[in-house]
Order: sequence, then C-alpha cells, then structure tokens
Amino acid sequence: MSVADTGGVSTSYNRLQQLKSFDESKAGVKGLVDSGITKLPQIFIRPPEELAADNQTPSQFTIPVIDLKGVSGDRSKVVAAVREAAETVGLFQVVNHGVPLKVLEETLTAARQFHELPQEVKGEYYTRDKMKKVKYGSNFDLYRTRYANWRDTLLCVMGPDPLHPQELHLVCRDAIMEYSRQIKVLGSLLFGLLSEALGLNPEYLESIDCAKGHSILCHYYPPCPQPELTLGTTKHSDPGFLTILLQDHIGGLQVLWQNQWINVPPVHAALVVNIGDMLQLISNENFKSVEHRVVANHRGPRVSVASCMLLHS
Ligand SMILES: O=C(O)CCC(=O)C(=O)O
Ligand SMILES: [Fe+2]
Repeated sequence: MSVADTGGVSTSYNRLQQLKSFDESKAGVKGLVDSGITKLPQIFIRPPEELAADNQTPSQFTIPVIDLKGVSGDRSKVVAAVREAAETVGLFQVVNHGVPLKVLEETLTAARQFHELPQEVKGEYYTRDKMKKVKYGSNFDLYRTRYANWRDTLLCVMGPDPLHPQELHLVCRDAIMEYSRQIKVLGSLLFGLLSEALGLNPEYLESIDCAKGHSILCHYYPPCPQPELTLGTTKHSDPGFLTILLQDHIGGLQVLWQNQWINVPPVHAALVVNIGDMLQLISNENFKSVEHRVVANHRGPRVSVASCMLLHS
C-alpha cells in the first residue's frame, strides 16, 4: 500500500467520523456557527477540481420578471411571457401574484424563528426518517454526497396527505399553514398559464395531478466563515413539476444558463418559479428544468422557502 493509499484510507475514515459527529449533534450548520468555528470543517469543502472548474464569469443575462396582474387583462400576453421563460431559462420571477406581502414576510420570519429556536427544542424535530411529515435536518443526503452543503432545512409535507398542524412548532405553525394555502392558489394559477403555454386547456396540468404533491422546505443558510470553499446548495435541478421559491434579501441563488452562472437577484415581494424535471418530461422537453445552486456567504443568515410540487412527497 502506498503512502497515498494510506492517506486516502485515513481521510475517508475521518470523514465518516466527522459526518457522524456532525449528524449526532443534531445542531446542524447553525450549531457549528454558534459554537464559534472560524474555519470550515473538512466535510463541507468542495473537491479542488470542482473549485478550479467553477466558472465565475459574470453574465449580462437577466432573469425575466412577469407581472401576473396582466392575467385579468390581456391573458395571452402573460401566457406568452411564461412560455418564453419556460422554454429558455426555465426560471422566472412573478410579481402581483396574489400572495399578500404580509404572508411572505410572516413566512420568512417563521422559517427563521424555527431555525433560531434553542438547540434542545429544535433537536426534537431532527430526523432522517423518510416517513415523517415534519423533518428538520442538515443535508438529508449527508452520507451520500461528496461534500456537505452549508445549509439546514425544515421540511413540511403539505400534500397529497398533509401533516397535522400540531406537528409544527408554534413559532412557525400558523404562518406555514397560511402560506401553504396561498401557494396552492398561486400554484393553480401558474399551472393554468403553463397549460395554456403548452397549447392545452388551462385545467390540463392540474387534471393530471401535477399540483397534488406539495412539500415546503424552509432553508436556513448561516453565515459562512469561508464561503468560497463550499456551497449553500449544490448544483441540481428540481425533481418535481414546479417549485415556487420565496427568498429573503440576501441573495445567492444562481441558475446555470448557457454554461454561465446567472444571479437570481432578490426582487421585493416577488416569488421565483422554476420548472422541475417532471414538467420538462411531460412537456416533451419543451419546458426546461434548469440547474441551479446557492452560493454560501458570510453576511447571512439567508432564509428561503421552497414550495415543491412533487409526484411523491
Ligand atoms: O434556497 C434557494 O434559494 C434554493 C433552494 C432550492 O434550490 C431547492 O430547495 O430546491
Ligand atoms: Fe432547487
């Protein structure tokens, strides 16, 4: 066995230990920050080849912002804008979407308050059990990825078989239940527009149960001591039909478009909408499920709430 091999073995052994102790702390990334760390633990560091290949060239492309007020006027214009965005970058922002600003603000506050609960309280919700409808954790795929993401998440299953409100902690219960109701209405409007954008009747996508599965993921990205070495969320596309994302003012979401990372800037009172893999598939690849990621930052915490319309929750 060469020295390099020995190194490899000992590194991977330590890695498993480190993953386990992070997992068993049930304190997530926020727990690490609260403990006062100033260096990024090894398990979060991106492999050198990935860091070297990261394309940071700025791009001039701007993410479309679609005003949904238009649906009560010239609906065909809105449908055309949705079609154009869905067929190209697969991601757009919507304003005047009908979800009151107060509900958006209360949802972000609720998500933040959950993650900022005392560790002993929050730890009660920490689980990797796939059957649970309320799940708090950090990196649900911790043991399967090459490096961990700088992010904690509270997952709430809202459909087809929703959680019971009592399962949610009081600090976020009412806000998440109300947000879920509002997102269902907006989801219906968007599926209507997307159906029309495919040349189908407005009820089509809902009639094939695209809106039936619904999970809400409340993400918390603590400030990171060495943000250039890790990511808040690794590059991925969303597996479901559609994701509606509420992000706070910090920024960090990026979309991969024509081989360049484009920022999805926070827009006041807007929601980000992106096509998922299932919708790409059933649209015969006309709509694009685009890859995206979240960069880590030292300013945070950043809070975002992703509502994912999935086939299976
Ligand atoms: O936090 C974000 O802005 C994006 C999260 C995301 O991509 C996801 O939940 O699928
Ligand atoms: Fe995503």
